[in-house]
Amino acid sequence: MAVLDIRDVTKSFGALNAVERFNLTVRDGELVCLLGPSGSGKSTLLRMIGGFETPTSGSIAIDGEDVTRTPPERRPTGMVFQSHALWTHMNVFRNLAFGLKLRRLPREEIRRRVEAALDQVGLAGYGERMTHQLSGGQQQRVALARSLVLEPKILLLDEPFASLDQHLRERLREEVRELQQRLGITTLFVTHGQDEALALADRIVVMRDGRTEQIGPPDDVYRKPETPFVAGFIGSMNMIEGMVSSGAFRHPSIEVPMPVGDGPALLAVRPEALEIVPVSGGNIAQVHRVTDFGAHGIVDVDLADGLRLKAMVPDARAWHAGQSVAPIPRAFALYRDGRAVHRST
Ligand SMILES: Nc1ncnc2c1ncn2[C@@H]1O[C@H](COP(=O)(O)OP(=O)(O)OP(=O)(O)O)[C@@H](O)[C@H]1O
Repeated sequence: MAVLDIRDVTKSFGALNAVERFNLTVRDGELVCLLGPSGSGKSTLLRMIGGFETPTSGSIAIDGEDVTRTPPERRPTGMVFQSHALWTHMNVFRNLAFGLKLRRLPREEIRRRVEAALDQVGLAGYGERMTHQLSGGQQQRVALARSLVLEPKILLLDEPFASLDQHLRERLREEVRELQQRLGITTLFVTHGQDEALALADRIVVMRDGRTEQIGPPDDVYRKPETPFVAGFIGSMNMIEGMVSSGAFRHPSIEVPMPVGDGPALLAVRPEALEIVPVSGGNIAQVHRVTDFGAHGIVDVDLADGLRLKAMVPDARAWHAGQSVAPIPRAFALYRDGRAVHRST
């Protein structure tokens, strides 16, 4: 059953629709990432789910109950913001106990729940610390524990690790995933990092200009992007403009058999699916640069019309700048009028 049901939600700020006719249902225990560039409406959507913004139109239901106009403190949601906003004049224990005191829980139960929440985020024994005595990562763990202690039905995380360095961010991301699965808590996670979304999510919602571009499991979004926007936004992608005619996609340097009707089209090929072969002479394409990553290499290839492509190669040492090559797409998708019309198998 759907824990969260968002129907046809629009949020306007003056003439701007920050979120437009948005629909999403989330299953119990699912982790959904909202992924999109800056300004695509991710935070606005999350804030509406948490009750910090009210939709201009549409409805939001949690566990079958309409909460569209319910204030945040009366929703079964817990939100962790990018800047954690811990109370600096309180120690860690009091930061966590605050919300429970408002609910007038007995003192012993508060102690038990706070200690359990600190344990969950790996901070057992830190209750007496003041928040300024904690590292950035520990502060974000406290912010997470402060939400978890209220036992929300849905956890809402708005780029919670954006201010941390990459190493710590990856560690906390793994911890959140592990904790989320152990507790079975339904979670929405806002990020503009595609790696983060691919690593964390059961499903990814790719957003653009307040609208959904694609919803699906990470594997689908990566391997079967439905629009050129998703193809270009997730992972590295070569985009080649050309024409389909007489059963082939044609570009001055590339030709691929294509079972679609004639007309302009966009060919999308991942670097790992673009093979290059050395050719003697001719002016098909030339190696511009070779980057050796050890386990693999990336070869930048300039086509005759100036377009630069990236090809992944098993051994960078086999290639050098200035070499003449022919690029051969081994797996690809073809887009026309903004939609995928053919995909290689
Ligand atoms: N309170 C507000 N008043 C006016 N415009 C707003 C308000 N909040 C957000 N917007 C606008 O709505 C659009 C969506 O903003 P939102 O913060 O939801 O995007 P986002 O995808 O979360 O971006 P980011 O990744 O930068 O946080 C932006 O154009 C933003 O300027």
